[in-house]
Amino acid sequence: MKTIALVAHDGKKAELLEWVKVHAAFFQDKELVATGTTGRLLGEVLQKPVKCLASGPLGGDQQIGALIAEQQIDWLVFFWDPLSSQPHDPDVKALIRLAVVWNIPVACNKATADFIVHSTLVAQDYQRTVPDFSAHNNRL
Ligand SMILES: O=C(CO)COP(=O)(O)O
Repeated sequence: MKTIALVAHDGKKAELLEWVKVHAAFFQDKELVATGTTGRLLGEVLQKPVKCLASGPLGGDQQIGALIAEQQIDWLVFFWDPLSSQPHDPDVKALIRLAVVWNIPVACNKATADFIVHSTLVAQDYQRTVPDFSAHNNRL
């Protein structure tokens, strides 16, 4: 079963919840993991269990990053807010960085999230890429 991590900053939570409602059927057979507040709200909207980690500013972004590094996450939906500053900005950047390092699909806005939901690749057993650090190691 696919595991999807969902995260939204406060200024983007309403947008994420609206988007998730539109795609509620898509999420029914997926395992969902989320940062604390986002996860509680998602559980209420979707009426299904969501694994809630710590709230973002208290380490939730880092927990999701760790799950990505453990290859437990197939797709990240992260509606971060480009119009407000976050006290845990380094964690936000680290989470996005790990999604890129591990080559998982990451949607930071509705348009990209729509593309992923409608992609035929979603139904396939999408192969995550294990990062190749050989070039980096050669420089040491
Ligand atoms: O801050 C967040 C992501 O960086 C989100 O955390 P919450 O879901 O707990 O609001």
